[in-house]
Amino acid sequence: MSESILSLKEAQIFQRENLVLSNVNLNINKGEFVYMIGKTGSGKSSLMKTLYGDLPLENGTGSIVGFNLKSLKEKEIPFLRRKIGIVFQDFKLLNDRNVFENLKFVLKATGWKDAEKMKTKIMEVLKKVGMETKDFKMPFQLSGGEQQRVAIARALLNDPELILADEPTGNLDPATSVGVMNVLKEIHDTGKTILMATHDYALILKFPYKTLKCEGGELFEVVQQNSNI
Ligand SMILES: Nc1ncnc2c1ncn2[C@@H]1O[C@H](COP(=O)(O)OP(=O)(O)OP(=O)(O)O)[C@@H](O)[C@H]1O
Repeated sequence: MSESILSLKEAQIFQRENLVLSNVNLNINKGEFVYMIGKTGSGKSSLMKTLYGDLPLENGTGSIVGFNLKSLKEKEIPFLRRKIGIVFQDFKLLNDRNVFENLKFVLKATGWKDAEKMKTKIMEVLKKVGMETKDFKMPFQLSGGEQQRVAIARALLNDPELILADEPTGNLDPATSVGVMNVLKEIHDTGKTILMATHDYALILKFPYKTLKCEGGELFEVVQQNSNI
């Protein structure tokens, strides 16, 4: 039987007092790759934020990587975030330190102590995204695509069960987007579960996976045909 890694039932997604999405029913099983599409302002980021504990789940039920979103306590949020890797549109690398130190910062913040083990892990994840020779570079010395690869490597550091990617190719040109998507595909092919919000329909056609759409305050699955997305 397939194992559910993320489930929302009759969930309502709020931004403060504004209802953004209602009656959200969503199930993602271990090993799936799922896209979430929808116009600007349709609620994709709000749903993502609810999933990683940045917005509270006020109505409905939700579980993600074994955490109950409805009863999630503030102090549990760091532990939830260790089990999910988050990738953002704007990379969010620390500009005052090099690639290696960016990744080491996350390991230290999540309890790693042994310098050799940290180094091994950092080089392992950088290799996965094809950035193992650029560990000494500062973020501003990298292209957008390279920065996003580092951000994906950072998301893999604690071997997450699920990766949430919120428009990971939103700041990249089409060719670079395909490169980053190939990295995500390779990671998915090793068994990782990925939920990716995107505007990029060309990518969806090139890398077809299950697609959900936010529209009119609701979330539903779409059949993959040009006319439907
Ligand atoms: N911090 C906030 N406070 C209040 N309302 C917000 C906030 N952030 C977003 N909203 C509103 O919530 C709704 C959903 O926004 P959200 O960012 O989730 O959409 P989105 O689909 O991710 O859009 P985009 O594709 O532009 O990122 C919009 O009406 C937006 O104006």
